[in-house]
Amino acid sequence: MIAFQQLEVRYGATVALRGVSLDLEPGVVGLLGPNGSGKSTLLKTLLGLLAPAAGTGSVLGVGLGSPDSTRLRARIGYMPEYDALIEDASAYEQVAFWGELSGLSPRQARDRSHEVLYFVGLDESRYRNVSGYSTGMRQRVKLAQALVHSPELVFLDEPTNGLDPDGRKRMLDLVLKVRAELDTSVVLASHLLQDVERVADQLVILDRGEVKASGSMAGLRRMLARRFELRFLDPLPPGDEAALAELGQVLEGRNGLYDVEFAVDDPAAAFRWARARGAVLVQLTPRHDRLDEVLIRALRSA
Ligand SMILES: Nc1ncnc2c1ncn2[C@@H]1O[C@H](COP(=O)(O)OP(=O)(O)OP(=O)(O)O)[C@@H](O)[C@H]1O
Repeated sequence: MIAFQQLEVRYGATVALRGVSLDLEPGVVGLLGPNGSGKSTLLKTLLGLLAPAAGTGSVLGVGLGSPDSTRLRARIGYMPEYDALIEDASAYEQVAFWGELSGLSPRQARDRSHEVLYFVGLDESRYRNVSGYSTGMRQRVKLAQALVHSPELVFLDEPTNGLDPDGRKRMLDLVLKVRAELDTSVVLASHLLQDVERVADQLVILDRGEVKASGSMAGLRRMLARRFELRFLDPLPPGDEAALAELGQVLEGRNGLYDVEFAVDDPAAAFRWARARGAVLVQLTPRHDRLDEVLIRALRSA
């Protein structure tokens, strides 16, 4: 769906993306990173709004920077981080207006405006001026704008910004609905792990303009499922401690207590390993590790 290699994007002397490469499948991609890590820059580059200083890539089969890339915008929806809503116009009017800007006929744009505002749950208030809308409603108008022209792919930049827990849940449910009911792929940029964790099936971690980790959420969860705490009856001699690496990566531990990410699928291998070395493994406990710990490790080791 999206692939690029060695993408570099600059704002004058500031390098915002430093040779990033990715290959993303259709689905919901979570683009996670702290403020300033380059998430918005990446989305704008993929939309063709920013020209990369170096690198190549394609979005929906269209090469970045190719003459077709302006036509590509008709196939992509974009929900920017900050809104540019017209205060004294209704949601219905501005979503229809956006539809026309995205290439729909006036008639189509009006029909689609009704449909997408219903989809985002704003059908009852669609004729009210947005000046009276709550932050959550404004975010949903932005989402409706991004969806009005039935794109194959939408980029959502921090869609839960400024929302309370209920509003966040509602927005994330909508993201899932976009994928499930509209069959539209989503790239969701966020600095909040909980948001990304709830909706994404692929994860990309950006930090200071570099990709620190990427992969499927299922793969990450498998990694989590392989983490165990091993308690031996006696402290292991240094040779055996080093040999624990045969089971997987020893994340921390000493004095007979170790935190290991198994390289093998079968945790019972730890008992066989201990028996072969004459050690007594008294406890093997799954570590219900949190995703954020794994991510922090990924960032540290990258
Ligand atoms: N228009 C600009 N001119 C100069 N530097 C910019 C501009 N936009 C972004 N930057 C810089 O590029 C880097 C990446 O910014 P970007 O906005 O892409 O990050 P982000 O991860 O989306 O963070 P945020 O969520 O805070 O927008 C930052 O160092 C930022 O200061």
